[in-house]
Amino acid sequence: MSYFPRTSAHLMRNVLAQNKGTVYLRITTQATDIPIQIRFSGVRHISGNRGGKQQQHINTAPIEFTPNFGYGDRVPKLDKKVGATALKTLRCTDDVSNASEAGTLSDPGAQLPFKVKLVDPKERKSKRSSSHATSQGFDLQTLKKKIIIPYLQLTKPRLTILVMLSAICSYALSPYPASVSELLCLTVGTTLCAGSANAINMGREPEFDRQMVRTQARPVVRGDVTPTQAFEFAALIGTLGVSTLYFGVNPTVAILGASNIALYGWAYTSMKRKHIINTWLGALVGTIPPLMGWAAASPLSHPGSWCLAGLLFAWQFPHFNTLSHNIRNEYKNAGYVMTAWKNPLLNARVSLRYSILMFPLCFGLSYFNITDWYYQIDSGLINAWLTFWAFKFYWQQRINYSAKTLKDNVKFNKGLSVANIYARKTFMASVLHLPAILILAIIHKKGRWDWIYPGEAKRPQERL
Ligand SMILES: CC(C)=CCC/C(C)=C/CC/C(C)=C/COP(=O)(O)OP(=O)(O)O
Repeated sequence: MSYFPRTSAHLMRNVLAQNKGTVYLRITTQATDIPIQIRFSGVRHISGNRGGKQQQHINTAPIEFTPNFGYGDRVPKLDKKVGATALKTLRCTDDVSNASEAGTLSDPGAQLPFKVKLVDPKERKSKRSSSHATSQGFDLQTLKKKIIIPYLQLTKPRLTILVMLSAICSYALSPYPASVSELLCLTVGTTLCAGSANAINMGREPEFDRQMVRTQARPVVRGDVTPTQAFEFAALIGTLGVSTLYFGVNPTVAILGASNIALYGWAYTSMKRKHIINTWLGALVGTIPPLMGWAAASPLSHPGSWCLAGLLFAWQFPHFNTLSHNIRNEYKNAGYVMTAWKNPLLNARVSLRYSILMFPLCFGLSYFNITDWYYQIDSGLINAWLTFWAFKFYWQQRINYSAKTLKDNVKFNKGLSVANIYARKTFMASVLHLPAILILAIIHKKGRWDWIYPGEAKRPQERL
């Protein structure tokens, strides 16, 4: 059974994404050069170090794998190759001649401690739909599985919530008086507009999303929702969102919401496959929600609104550039033109540049009387933390892409692994950075603590 630990180690090395007990591997057949995703439903849990030992809990239940390109008449011709590649991965060896010649994929013999079964996606789908047909009536479970969950997923809920929070924070920070009804309409309207923009994006990209592990479980890719249904849904919630903003907040916010749907759904989504400028366009999309929040109660001519919008703009570079660095090959294979693979050094440089830009932007918030001056201390620490990792990432890439390292393959690959780690660290720092910087701004909002020092409150504002 020597294959078992070796296979486990091999699995660990190849893990791309881990999701509730399912480990996804990505390998490429040399024969076809088509990426194959193998889904090991048998691996239940892989945990980190405990007591100095790597803990692994692996279930030896039958494992099935599904080729992710199994469409049309290519499947039968490629079955054997897919099987052979899977066996290579599972057995950590290139010697699969016996099994692949005999075509005995389901029985790799005593070589493996578990069974491997090739699943034909078409067969699986037809089995699933026939079992659905036999189940009686249209129950709540079906409604949830077929309609509520897919349509909710169309809106990219986590991103939508982040967008909505950026608008609310900006509303909370704006100096003019707020009202509960305005806040409620701003929240609902922005959420619906963001959901609509995301649904358009998903409706337009199933062929590309299908090719990336991160996006291949999306409802349009799975076929739960057709692109037309996605667009209809987007039109419905987009109209509702813009109307809520128009009648419940004000026309400026409604126009910003509608324009942002178009900017993200059409301009940015199209640009993703054309030019690296797409990241800058995407950053602009992220800048609009805080402007919407601000414009709900205060004039956009106030420089504080531009500092806040600038923060959201700048933040997206250390965030997206480092995220895309670690999946640059997936982006490349799927046809997305990303700086991460087009110009890796520029990618790291831009992450650093915009991390540094956070300092003057936060300074601007205090300078223009949105926050107190103490904000400079804690926001400075958080910005320094992000900049530190962005700098490490940039510096490593600078070494990697120097003429000297490029001549030495081993050194280059080693350096790249280190850069991958720094990219991940910068990404993690960015995930915590944004909420921290916004929450701190709210805590430090100018005048918030005046009730503690009543004398301070009476001082006239020097600026604005
Ligand atoms: C009010 C309103 C309309 C707000 C819209 C806000 C919004 C949708 C921001 C998204 C920003 C962005 C560039 C995300 C990445 O998209 P991606 O297409 O690269 O992500 P993916 O690869 O996950 O599809």
